[in-house]
Amino acid sequence: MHKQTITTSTNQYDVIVGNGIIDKIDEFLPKEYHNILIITDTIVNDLYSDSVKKNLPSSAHISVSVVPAGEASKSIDQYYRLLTAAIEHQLDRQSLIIALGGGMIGDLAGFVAATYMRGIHFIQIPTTILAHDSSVGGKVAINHPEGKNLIGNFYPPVAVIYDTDTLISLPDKEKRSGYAEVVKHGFISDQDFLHDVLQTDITSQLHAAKLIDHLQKGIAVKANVVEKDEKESNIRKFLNFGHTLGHAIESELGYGKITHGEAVAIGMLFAIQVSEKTYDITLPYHPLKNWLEKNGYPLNIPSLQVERLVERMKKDKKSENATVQMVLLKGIGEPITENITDQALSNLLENFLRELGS
Ligand SMILES: O=C(O)C(=O)C[C@@H](O)[C@H](O)[C@H](O)COP(=O)(O)O
Repeated sequence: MHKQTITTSTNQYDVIVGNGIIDKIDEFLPKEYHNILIITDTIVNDLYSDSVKKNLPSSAHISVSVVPAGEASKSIDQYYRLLTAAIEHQLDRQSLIIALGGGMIGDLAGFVAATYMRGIHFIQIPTTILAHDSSVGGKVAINHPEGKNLIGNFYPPVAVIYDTDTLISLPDKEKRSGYAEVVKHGFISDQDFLHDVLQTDITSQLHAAKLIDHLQKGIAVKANVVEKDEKESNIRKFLNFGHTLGHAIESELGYGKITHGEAVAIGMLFAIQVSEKTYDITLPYHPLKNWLEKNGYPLNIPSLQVERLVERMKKDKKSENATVQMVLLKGIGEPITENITDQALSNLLENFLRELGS
């Protein structure tokens, strides 16, 4: 078991990573809770809700609310439904919400916890690789049809309990989604880490020890950034590498049509190509593209239109005065933010999508 404590200017919580630790949840709860609402999705509910319930204190009143699996559930309708469930189950300010699932559940349940009675405790029990990113750092949100995570807050959990036994049997699509964020953490931090990830076959031959090593390194990269800039005034924007285009693709296609990580993967390729052109440098564009292709990431999305994507990128949270801001790289481990005019962006994107065959 590995414990990393996240300390920001306003709070502190532990991220506990280990195998079989769902069976020890009660050891990691920061206090006694009498009323607990587990929020999960249809797939994870069948797999893990009973184990989680069994390992919570028997004195607590425990209820479970289930939303349909998939990004489309990060919606105002499901958010409202869950608030109604919290009221019906009589949660009060001493109650606990447990987010049991992947990034969608963590963001949605976290936003419910952040806003119910102006904020009650929540813990994250991630069950996907993607959630090594989303469960740490306190970003909680729901989507608007016009843009990803446009409605949200910074609201950290009181603990993250990450049972790695839940990960190795994930479907390949989920592995791809999560590993895009692992690759991202490599690109913004460290050549050796990146190199190792790009050597890893994540579908047929992903070994537990390798996965856990990558997750711990990714969490450490994220923790280091979040501890210095929790509210994203400056360096936290670097964690958005690949997301400016990635989020635009997700909202343009309709949430859940491709996974978050698959969209971010395309966004990272674009950011690397823009970086190479902007700074006249060479970065591992082709090694990344080869790795993505080898692991089955969809790179050719026929319906994407440049002007529509540019309009969506302008709604990104990093934009100022409707000018798109992208995270670029001056080298591996050297992220930087850059404002890009609409015209330049259109030209770059046109060329990029043509090359990808979209
Ligand atoms: O934690 C962050 O900061 C990130 O940007 C990490 C992203 O990988 C993550 O997908 C995040 O939820 C996106 O946040 P957003 O603020 O760009 O919506």
